Amino acid sequence: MKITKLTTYRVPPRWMLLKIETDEGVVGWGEPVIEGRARTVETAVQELEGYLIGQDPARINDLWQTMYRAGFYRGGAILMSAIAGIDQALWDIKGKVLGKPVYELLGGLVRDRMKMYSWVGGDRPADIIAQIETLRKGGFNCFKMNATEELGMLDTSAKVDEAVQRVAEIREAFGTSIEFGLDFHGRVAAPMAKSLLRELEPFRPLFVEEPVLAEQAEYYPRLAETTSIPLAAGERMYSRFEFKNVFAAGGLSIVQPDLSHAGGITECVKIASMAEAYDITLAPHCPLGPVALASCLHVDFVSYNAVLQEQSMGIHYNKGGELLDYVVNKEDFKIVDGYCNPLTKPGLGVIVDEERVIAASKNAPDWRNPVWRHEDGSVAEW
Ligand SMILES: O=C(O)C(=O)C[C@@H](O)[C@H](O)CO
Ligand SMILES: [Mg+2]
Repeated sequence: MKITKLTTYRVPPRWMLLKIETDEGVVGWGEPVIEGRARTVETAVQELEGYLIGQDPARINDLWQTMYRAGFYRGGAILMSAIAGIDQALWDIKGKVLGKPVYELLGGLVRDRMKMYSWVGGDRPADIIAQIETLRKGGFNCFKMNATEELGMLDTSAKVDEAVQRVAEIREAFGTSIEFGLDFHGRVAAPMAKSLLRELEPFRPLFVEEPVLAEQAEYYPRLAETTSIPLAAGERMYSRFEFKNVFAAGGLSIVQPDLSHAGGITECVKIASMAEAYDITLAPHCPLGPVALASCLHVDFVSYNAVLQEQSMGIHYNKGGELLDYVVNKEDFKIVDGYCNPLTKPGLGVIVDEERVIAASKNAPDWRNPVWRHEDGSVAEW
């Protein structure tokens, strides 16, 4: 079998789907994208084609290593997202050829169902209580929200109190009948992280995500010494070679690689396994589309340390397109009592509605996150 064609489709709300065709008619789908840089990743996929056309799609490991190493420069958000989507599609092809779901090719199920969580509160966390009430009725009992709005590198006690008050209201309303993670989203700089964590401690959030920006990872062990709140990070780290330094330094309790940013299934299974050796749990980042989510679930179902899975149904980014809009087998993604079952169809287990993808790609928006500014006019971390 040989790879014959790669076709990318940028589609609403902010995703990109990749179709890889072969000379025997078997097709694989991937989701290479960096939110807000879809065209850049699209070009990166096109630049990687030379390593793929005419090659045997079954040789995933060799194709992955070639894409990673052969161009001399390596790593980073763009290249690793391009490799990620290609890798996902190659696993999809392999599973379809062998008639097995990807998790079977990776050693089989380590659990029967996977715990999912839902976002609430949007970019500027507000009316959280009502949203949690609604989602609880849908079976969710685990949530994530942004902890703050814009926050200066050194900000006021009032801003800290605002963040804490929101969390206090959640615990007041729901007690420990629900769990919730707080995403600092890189908005909190090192000078503020310690005091914010201290004030949040009594409310025992399930985790705090990106307590500081990934480029400040040396603070993770220092912050972990000051709090019992599990610290989580990973969505802005792109390969084993970045994660290894963070694992060795300590401080992280939860690692959140993104299956569409960190080299795909081939790389994230290795990251998950490395994390397990450090007693670090896995909770893949996934605010994206169905192929990304399916890829996450296959890694979750073979990773003992997988504890939580993000999914984008109803997320505040999904304007103009929803998680399952391009999926034919929507029922396979049903969440029951807050859990997802394994995707048992061959490959990734996503039957893509190609007609709808092609139609939607005709007027795909160039999604960009908003540019926030502090009161003094300086740019704020969004
Ligand atoms: O889902 C998360 O945890 C996020 O922090 C969302 C962020 O990654 C946006 O997708 C960036 O555009
Ligand atoms: Mg996040």
